[in-house]
Amino acid sequence: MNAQPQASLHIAGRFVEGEGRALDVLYPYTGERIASLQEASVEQVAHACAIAAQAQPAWAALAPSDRGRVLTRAAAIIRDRNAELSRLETLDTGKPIQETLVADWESGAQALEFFGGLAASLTGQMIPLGQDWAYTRREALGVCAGIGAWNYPSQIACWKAAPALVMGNAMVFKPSEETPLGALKLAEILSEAGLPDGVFNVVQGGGDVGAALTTDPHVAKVSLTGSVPTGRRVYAAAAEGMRHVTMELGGKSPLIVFEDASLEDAVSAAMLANFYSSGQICSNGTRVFLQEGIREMFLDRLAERARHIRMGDPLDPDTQHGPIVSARQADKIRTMIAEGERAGARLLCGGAGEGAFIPPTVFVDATDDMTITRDEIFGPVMTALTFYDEEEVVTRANATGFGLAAGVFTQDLTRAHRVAAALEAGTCWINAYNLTPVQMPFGGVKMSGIGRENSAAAIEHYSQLKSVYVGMGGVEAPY
Ligand SMILES: NC(=O)c1ccc[n+]([C@@H]2O[C@H](COP(=O)([O-])OP(=O)(O)OC[C@H]3O[C@@H](n4cnc5c(N)ncnc54)[C@H](O)[C@@H]3O)[C@@H](O)[C@H]2O)c1
Repeated sequence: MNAQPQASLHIAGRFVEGEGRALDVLYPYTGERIASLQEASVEQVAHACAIAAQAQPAWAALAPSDRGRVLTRAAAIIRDRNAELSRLETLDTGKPIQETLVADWESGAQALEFFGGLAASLTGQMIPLGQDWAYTRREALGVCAGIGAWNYPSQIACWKAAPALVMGNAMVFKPSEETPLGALKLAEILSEAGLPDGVFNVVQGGGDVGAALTTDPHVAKVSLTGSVPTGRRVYAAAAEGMRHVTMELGGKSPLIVFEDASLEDAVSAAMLANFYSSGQICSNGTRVFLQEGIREMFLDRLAERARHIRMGDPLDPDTQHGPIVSARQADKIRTMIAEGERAGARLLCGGAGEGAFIPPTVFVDATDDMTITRDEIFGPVMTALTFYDEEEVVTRANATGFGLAAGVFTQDLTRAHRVAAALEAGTCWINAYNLTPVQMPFGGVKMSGIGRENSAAAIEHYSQLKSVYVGMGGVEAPY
């Protein structure tokens, strides 16, 4: 299988070859090499940032609706090519084609469409002050760096590019070194949609290339999607230059199922919240709290349904559960599963699996202080816990440093909203899980991040306000 791009980087509207280390792209299902890239050298990162800085002012000077039109055109191109793009996403990530066809590029297209549509309404404020008045201008930040994770590479690139570009910023994007292909397609598509050269650029490489990008003097803002440890490093490095940041980091989110919940829906949600994308989703509800009265019924149904999940070739449209993105990540997950067993938790289903595959796995009889309950695993591993009453479960759900997401299943209207209000999380779902429509802000609290992606809220993280005071009379002075 061959997924070789024209070249490894995309700078100033053109594909250019990297001058850094070699970067092999492997298909997670077979381990075969599907593309050979070259990372960007430090000089190429600096060059990409300088190009972006050159291109940005003219882009920012366009009428916002002209910028918006480029984004909506890009969304249409993505939808026209969804089949081809989704196949590439599957090769890059190993995720089943039945997922990538509906969830990845489509979500990216929705972001481009949403922010493109928002363009004409991005205004400042008029502030009456009697005779004088003031107004605010919402202005671009300049050059924004985007750094992505490997689980939703193309969606992440679009979620960052769309609000950045509509505000008149330029962007230099570095995808994860595990999944470098989708971002190059986005650069190509944006160019085709009419984006001026240099406004969106792609560099490749690992943490060192990301670090060079974060501290480049042209960069005014860094938006990272990644793990908490990386977030800490990037946030600290960005602080040196007083750069703006958005941090979309990891989680260990609670999903609470009360006795009165619709059992089948709650089981569906718990499965989606742990097994979709082989569990490689930041907001996954990996701590499933079951109220004592429905625990047994819930676990019986869960085990039964988990057994029928079809694992296999990601390009087979019937496959529901694909391989883990890399051997390194599969090893990490297996280490965590072994740790859970060693600590005395019991496997209801699943386990270590073989090769690139880790089956849907559920631990029961775990305690809140076990590593499998506390730490992010980032694989298809659920920990089912038992609770007795609302106050207890809210306390236990919040007893974590993470705060990305949370879910509650109940038919009791007041309890649903009371619990959602009490949970320490950036996103709470009531009788649903992991739905992230572009209209809704998305992001974490506590260690799970700062800033928000999606919705009009994201615009605030890609712009700054200038206040203009307008004196309409003479100047009064005491001297
Ligand atoms: N909150 C969200 O929206 C969200 C979404 C997806 C994934 N995630 C999180 O991402 C993690 C999995 O992704 P990952 O393994 O790719 O994360 P990671 O933290 O290892 O890497 C993320 C990105 O940061 C880069 N990077 C690493 N060190 C850097 C440095 N010092 N300076 C600049 N860049 C650096 C990497 O090359 C990569 O592109 C999980 O923790 C997951 O929860 C969060």
